[in-house]
Amino acid sequence: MATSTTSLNVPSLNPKLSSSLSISSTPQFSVSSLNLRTHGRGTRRFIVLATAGLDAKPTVLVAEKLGAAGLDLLKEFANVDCSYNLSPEELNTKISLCDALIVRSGTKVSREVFESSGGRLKVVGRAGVGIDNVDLAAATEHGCLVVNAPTANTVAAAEHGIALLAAMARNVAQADASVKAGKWLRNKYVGVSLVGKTLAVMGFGKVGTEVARRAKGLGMHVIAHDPYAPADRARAIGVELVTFDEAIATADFISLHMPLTPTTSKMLNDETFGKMKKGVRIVNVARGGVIDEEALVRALDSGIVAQAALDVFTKEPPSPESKLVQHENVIVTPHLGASTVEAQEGVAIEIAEAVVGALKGELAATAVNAPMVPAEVLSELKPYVILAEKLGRLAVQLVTGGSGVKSVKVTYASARAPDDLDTRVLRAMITKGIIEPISSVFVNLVNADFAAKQRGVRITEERIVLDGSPEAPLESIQVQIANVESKFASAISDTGEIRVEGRVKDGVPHLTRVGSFEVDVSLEGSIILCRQVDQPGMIGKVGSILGQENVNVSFMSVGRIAPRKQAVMAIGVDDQPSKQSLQRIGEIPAIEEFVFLKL
Ligand SMILES: NC(=O)C1=CN([C@@H]2O[C@H](COP(=O)(O)OP(=O)(O)OC[C@H]3O[C@@H](n4cnc5c(N)ncnc54)[C@H](O)[C@@H]3O)[C@@H](O)[C@H]2O)C=CC1
Ligand SMILES: O=C(O)C(=O)COP(=O)(O)O
Repeated sequence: MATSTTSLNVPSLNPKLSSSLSISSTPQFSVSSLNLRTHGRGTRRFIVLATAGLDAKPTVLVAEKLGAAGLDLLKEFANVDCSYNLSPEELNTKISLCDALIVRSGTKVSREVFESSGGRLKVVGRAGVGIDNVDLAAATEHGCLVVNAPTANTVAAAEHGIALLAAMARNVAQADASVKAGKWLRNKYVGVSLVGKTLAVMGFGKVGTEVARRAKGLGMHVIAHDPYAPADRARAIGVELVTFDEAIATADFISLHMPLTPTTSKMLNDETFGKMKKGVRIVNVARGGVIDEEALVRALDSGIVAQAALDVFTKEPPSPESKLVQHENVIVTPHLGASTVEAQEGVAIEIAEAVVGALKGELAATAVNAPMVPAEVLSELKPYVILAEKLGRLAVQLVTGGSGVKSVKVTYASARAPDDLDTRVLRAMITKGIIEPISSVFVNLVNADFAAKQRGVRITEERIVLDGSPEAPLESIQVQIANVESKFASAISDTGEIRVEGRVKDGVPHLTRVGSFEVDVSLEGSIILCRQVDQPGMIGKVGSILGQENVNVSFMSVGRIAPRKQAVMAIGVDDQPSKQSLQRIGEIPAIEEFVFLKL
């Protein structure tokens, strides 16, 4: 697999950006680099989660059997603890010592797992597709990334679906058992043909599409139902997309390939079985929970469903006494869809790469609970990401008391077309900048929206489309906080909100507006804002107080309404001035108000 690595210039990447993008930090990780990695695969969508230069190896808990090639990859980078068949209690105990957890479908990664991890767990890798066994909401709330391996077992699952379809139609399993029991029942096991029959593929995603292709090769008429699939993709392989009711009412065979979600749970139930053609045959290699299993037993008993072939069950393993499993018209396999040698090696490599990448701070191509941004877009947005976080940090420090922030408006001015600028990372970083100074919560790309919602902070975004060359992604970012008082009254704009605005100049983020005052100070170190009556000598007075204390001034700028009228002076300082120096600045007669802001 072709892999190229672009390391961004590390020193130019502000360490604060690094730490700001990291998943919850532990003493084991020091922040040193941000890598943008480009996989050679088709999709190139990524997110940045962590930046870590490792002082010590992270620990990865592999809780279910994983292919050897994946384990080898993990071992190159991490301490690998392969502990299979852990009880929920054992998992909860172990997890506090782990930075990553890899599971298949047999481990429930519940809220308790995230709570028990004490913030150390950074990544959960699902070595397969379905993530219904992972509590995604809890993962997100804990800032834990969830990645899966969405492609490597597609063909295996589709092949198993076709195997079950053919085996069911020809009674292979029942006939095999009877021959082994010494019988020779040629008349009992007469099957049905597939050719010319209608197959409804429910869920026309990766597996569903491959099943459809193969079924067409068997001479079946294939229709599909999927509310989100594009009709042209179906048409391209000769499949017609139809409504749910039409699919189930016309099919001779139904094959299920949708994920288990609250919407798909028990999609096949007494009511929907009632709409099916009498004698329909059902294959399920998706998830047991998409069928109401008791209703299926009733439908089998009444003859609405002639046969069913099931690889998956609501509870796995199902009870040996299960009426469904024991039904003579049902054949079953123990969740074998992904279990081919080839698929398991592929899945193991896919998930090991994703987990190691996420732990290294690379970009996760298969993130399930975070926005994914193409690597090249992220590289371009890098200085704006720093700007966004700092503007958020500045704006919230201007609020009296620092809290009570409920309504934040972000305005992006850009010559790019709205759909040519992905602002999700910027919004997440503004959220981080706003929330972290006023809470103990660690905010990252995974939990930013959740953290804002939890605190009742509503963030709205607006785009201003500028004329001109769209070479730079953004001209400016403005952050406004409404309905609050400011400890620096000049930060309140003419429309009543706290307003700060910034731009990137020569790759460096600058603060360019405070309230109605234009300033220009690079966003490094800390900032002192003073409102004064514009007059000669002010810069010197403040500069000399800071100089006496050896506080280095990196930048100074004065924004004024008119000469000799009110002005705002922005002073960038490398070091934090003492309380006494700040007090002396405040005592300069011409200074009406001032505020010290940490970036
Ligand atoms: N038995 C096994 O070992 C395996 C089982 N699976 C299961 O198969 C499922 C599908 O896998 P992929 O095709 O790789 O996923 P996918 O994400 O590519 O496809 C799922 C499709 O289901 C569609 N869908 C969502 N809601 C739907 C609804 N209400 N009605 C109809 N369609 C709906 C989606 O639009 C999507 O196109 C997985 O979620 C997993 O649960 C996957 C691999 C192996
Ligand atoms: O990938 C999936 O969704 C599967 O169901 C495969 O499950 P498994 O990894 O074999 O436990």
